[in-house]
Amino acid sequence: MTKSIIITAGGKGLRMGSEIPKQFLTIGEQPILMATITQFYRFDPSMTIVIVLPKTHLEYWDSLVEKHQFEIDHQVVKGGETRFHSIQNGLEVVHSDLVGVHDGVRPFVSRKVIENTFKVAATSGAAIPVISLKDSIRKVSGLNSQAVNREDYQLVQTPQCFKTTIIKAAYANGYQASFTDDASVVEAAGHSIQLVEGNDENVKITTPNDLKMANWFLNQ
Ligand SMILES: Nc1ccn([C@@H]2O[C@H](COP(=O)(O)OP(=O)(O)OP(=O)(O)O)[C@@H](O)[C@H]2O)c(=O)n1
Ligand SMILES: C[C@](O)(CO)[C@H](O)COP(=O)(O)O
Repeated sequence: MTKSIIITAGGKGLRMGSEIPKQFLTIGEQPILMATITQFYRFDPSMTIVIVLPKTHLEYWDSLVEKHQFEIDHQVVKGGETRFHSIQNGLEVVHSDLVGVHDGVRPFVSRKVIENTFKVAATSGAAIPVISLKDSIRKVSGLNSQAVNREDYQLVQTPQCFKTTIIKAAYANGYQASFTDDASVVEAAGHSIQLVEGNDENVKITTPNDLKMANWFLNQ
């Protein structure tokens, strides 16, 4: 089955608070987004790679590609108002049997997680990586809180992988503010989601502290 990956990097990175959106900040020697693209290319060089960028930073990306002599082939699509709208734009150029959606700021996804998530999606239609919680959690209501069973919950990562017909039909149903990821869009369209084991290192670089940890991790 043919595969594509949409690497979504159309956000502003407000929680990072940096001058340029976080996907363009450097870890190790290259921008985070290039490190992420490289993980998918290494997994399967024949996979179609689509990246979604902020409309305001298309030329900036071109300059980074030139500066870093980045040679991995990829198609660029303009981002939208929310993550949902960015992915909707990305899906328009996808024609493969399977498609994954991955956050551009998750450069530490493992090869095994990419492989397993696509494999399960090929049979079930929809698969996402998750990890168990290691901390205790509490449900908060107003000033009160109550301990809840952490075994009832899992943390959700990307790549979230689907048969292309399924995710395209789900995104065509339109935006709901409750959508936080692609699985919630596909689930709202009536499909069940299969869970596969994620990898602990596959963090979404969101805050300055995440960036420090990512650089520390790279130096190990
Ligand atoms: N309109 C948007 C918003 C987000 N994203 C992407 O979705 C991923 C996960 O989103 P998040 O970490 O929340 O990124 P930002 O929206 O950029 O961050 P913030 O919420 O702090 O502004 C990121 O790779 C981000 O670039 C996107 O493609 N288009
Ligand atoms: C898709 C995601 O990374 C799964 O954990 C997450 O839902 C993105 O959330 P954000 O608020 O757009 O960062």
